[in-house]
Amino acid sequence: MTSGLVPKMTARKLNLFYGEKQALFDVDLDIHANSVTALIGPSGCGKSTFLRCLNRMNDTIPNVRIQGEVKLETADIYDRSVDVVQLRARVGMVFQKPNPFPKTIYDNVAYGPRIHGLADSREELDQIVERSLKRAGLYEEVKSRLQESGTGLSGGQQQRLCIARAIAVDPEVILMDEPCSALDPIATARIEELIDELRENYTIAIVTHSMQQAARVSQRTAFFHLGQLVEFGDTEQVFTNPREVRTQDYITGRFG
Ligand SMILES: Nc1ncnc2c1ncn2[C@@H]1O[C@H](COP(=O)(O)OP(=O)(O)OP(=O)(O)O)[C@@H](O)[C@H]1O
Repeated sequence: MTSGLVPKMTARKLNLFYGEKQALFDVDLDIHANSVTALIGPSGCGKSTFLRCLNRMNDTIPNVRIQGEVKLETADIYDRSVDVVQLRARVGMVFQKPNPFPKTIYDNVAYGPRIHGLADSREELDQIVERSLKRAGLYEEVKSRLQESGTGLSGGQQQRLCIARAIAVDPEVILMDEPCSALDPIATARIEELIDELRENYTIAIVTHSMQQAARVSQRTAFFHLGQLVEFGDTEQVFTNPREVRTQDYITGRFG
């Protein structure tokens, strides 16, 4: 088992501009392998922007300019030679609002493996779908209705379906942008348990508004403010003994 201290992804001197407006300032951050890194901070501090840099989702936004470096292991993901579709298969993403395709449960999960040619036969595809749904903790609930629409599931089930869809292409890193914000407390607890299980096999970075959630699910926490990374450390240390006054003020509710 890989140690939690191996950096899977590294950002160095990362600056991002939306047109004239700078949203990230010289961010240096390591995302450690087989562990959960939480990105926290007040609204507009740049945590989602940073997360989206990790699989080049910001490339789809006009007028975005990025300086600095982001590496997946030793490879610079902004290198011209990088195939962004392949990158996003290695660094998958789960969004705030569950967004299953208007397709069957089976086809939602099979979609990625099909376009990436990961299965040679129907049997192999069936196995990938089953394994991914099991890993996402959804299989037992849906195994008798794989041919029904994914959009007919509950919100929490839809989010686990989106996690199964991300897992199906065998990613190394899973990025989650407030994955529980549209869910009720029970569905949220289920996703949090799942995140804890998934870190055995994947590297996870999660943006969350909830400090309680960051404390519950992550091993490392990064606190952002006004586009700067203010503090980054072991979650327990950041929440119990922050080094920076701004972190202290945020976690004690003095601003945010
Ligand atoms: N597409 C965009 N075009 C222009 N500015 C943007 C865009 N997306 C984000 N911004 C700006 O960049 C800054 C950082 O936004 P970002 O969404 O990363 O913050 P956040 O910390 O994730 O906030 P929230 O918690 O509210 O989602 C904000 O000032 C925001 O207004």
